[in-house]
Formats: sequence, C-alpha cells, structure tokens
Amino acid sequence: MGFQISHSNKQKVKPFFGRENDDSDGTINGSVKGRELSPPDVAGYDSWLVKHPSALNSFDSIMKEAKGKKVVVFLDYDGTLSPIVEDPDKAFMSAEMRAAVREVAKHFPTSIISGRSRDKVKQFVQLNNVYYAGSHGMDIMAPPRAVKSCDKKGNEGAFQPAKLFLPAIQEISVELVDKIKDIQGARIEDNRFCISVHYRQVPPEDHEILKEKVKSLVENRAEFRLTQGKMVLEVRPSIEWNKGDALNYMLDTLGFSNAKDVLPLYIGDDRTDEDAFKVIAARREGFPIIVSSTPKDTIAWYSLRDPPEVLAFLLRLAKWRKSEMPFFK
Ligand SMILES: O=P(O)(O)OC[C@H]1O[C@H](O[C@H]2O[C@H](CO)[C@@H](O)[C@H](O)[C@H]2O)[C@H](O)[C@@H](O)[C@@H]1O
Repeated sequence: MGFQISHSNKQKVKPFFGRENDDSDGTINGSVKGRELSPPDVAGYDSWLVKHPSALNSFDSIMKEAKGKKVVVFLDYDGTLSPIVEDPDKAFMSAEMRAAVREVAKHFPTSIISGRSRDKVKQFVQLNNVYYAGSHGMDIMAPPRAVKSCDKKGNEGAFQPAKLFLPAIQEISVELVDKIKDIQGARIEDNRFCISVHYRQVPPEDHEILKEKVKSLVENRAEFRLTQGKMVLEVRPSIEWNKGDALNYMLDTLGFSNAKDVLPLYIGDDRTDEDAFKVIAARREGFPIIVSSTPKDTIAWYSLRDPPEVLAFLLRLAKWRKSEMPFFK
C-alpha cells in the first residue's frame, strides 16, 4: 500500500463557508443537550434516520455481517467519546465511557483518531490498550509493524507525515495569536501538526470577522489549508493526508490491508470524520457511523444520536464479542 504524500504547495485552500449550519452540535450553554429534549426538527430527523438508521436499532443486522470477520474499531474523540463543551480543555470523557472503550479494546483492535494533539487525546482517554492518532491522523503511534514497514534500522515509532512542516506550523501559530488577539473569546489550540482557532466563545457578530482574519493569513501561506469543524477553524499543512489515510495506515500496520475478512467500524461526529467514512464506503466492507442529533449531510450509513448512544453501542459491541466466545458464556 502506498502512502503518497504531496508536499506540493499548490493545493487550493479549502472553502469553509459553504455549510455554516454544521456549527450546530447539540450543546446548550456548554453542556450536552439533555436527553429528554427532542431535536427541534423531529420530522426532519426521523426522515434522515430512514437514510442513516440508528446503529443501535440495527445492531443485530450489523453484527450478522461481522460474524467470522475481524472487527477493527476506530473512534473519534470530541463529540463522540466526550460531549461538546465550551472549554476545549474540559472535554472530559466519563468513567463509564472509558470503561466501555477499554472493554471494546480488549476484544477488537481499537484506535482513536482525533483532531487533538496525540498527547492531549491520550491524556483525556487514559487507556493503554488503544492506539492513538492525533492531529487528524498526522501523528500516529502505530502498533508494531511488520518488518517490511520499518525503516532501514528496523525502528518503529510515530508516523508523522507532516513533520517537515513543524517549523512553519509554529510560525503560523504565533502569527495567528497576534492576528486574532483583539477578538474577544477567540482562542488558539496547538494540536502539534494543526492549529485550531476556536470561536465558540466569540460573540456571533464577530464570527465572520474572525474567519476572514484567519482565512486571509492562510491564503498567503501556500503550505497551509483551512478546514472547519464545530465552531472551530483548523489550520493544517497542505498535504494529502486525512483521517481516512490514517485509518488505512492503521489497518496496514495491523496487518489487515489486504485481508478480505476485515470489518472496520468508524464512529465520528464531525466533517473530518467524513474522510474516514469515505474510505470505509469505498472498501464496501465495514460500517461508517455518524454521531448526530440533527439531520446533516453525511456519507455514513448508520447513525448514533450522541455520546450516550455511542456508550450504549460500545457496551453492546463488547457484550456481543463475549457471547461469541464460548468460554465467556
Ligand atoms: O477530531 P476530534 O477529536 O473530534 O477533534 C476536533 C476538534 O475537537 C475539539 O473541538 C471541539 O470540541 C470542543 C470541546 O467540546 C469544543 O469546545 C469545540 O467547539 C469543538 O470544535 C478540539 O478542541 C479541536 O482542537 C479539534 O480540532
């Protein structure tokens, strides 16, 4: 499998003003929307559910396909394992969620692919039996690879396709801090190989001003591009590498790249997760599952409403594996 990395700086800056409503993420005053509240557009959500059925309600049919296959689990972090909150430093996952991920990882190879820096997401998750990919997959601590995949000296370690960009990233980070310093509530998060510019706490009337400022800075630096997440702009190196590539890389290092009996399952809530959904959809094997409590454009086949539903799904997955293994019964 080839991991082609283009260092071309001719790549276009991605437009990010197209789907503004993706900012909505089911949070009220920084806490997760109460489960008792219905989404505002109940009819719309119900018809969206027809196209993206609940992975919980469809659990048995999903698992029918998994019988006899190697299930490999991929999870996003923010909005999937943890609720979306006002302060990015306080996006903690619950003890129950941690226990569920630990249990799933006992039975299936499990990776967390996050936009955060790898260290930060590991601090939040605190599990040693999962693999971590930070910076939207640009910083992967992979499992030990087959000898063919090691470097000449047989070294293993982090895979960092954007390493050459580090000095430039640090430079633009300083420029960004200066550029947005007058915008109340704006904050920069250093995710090592990408920089997040958060505007969740910026007054709505200043959103466009902030976006324009960041856009103008990035447009002048051809080695960067801009993507958008939930109330966050992500400044990243212009390389052809995303969460989908990270998923393929993990499958390869796990020794599954050519296996016909592998079923990757990816759960994520944000736009950057669509790249991983795309890879699974192209394989025609596996399950892309979106986390959303409102209808949204996605190529995921199944859905879960929010992190509590993700928790329920993971618990069921672990239980299913135990029921498959006679000595656990
Ligand atoms: O790929 P992910 O793990 O989902 O990371 C994407 C971004 O997640 C974080 O921001 C989001 O969650 C915050 C905490 O709930 C929230 O305050 C923010 O508005 C959301 O965009 C993270 O802080 C970013 O750096 C990641 O890029």
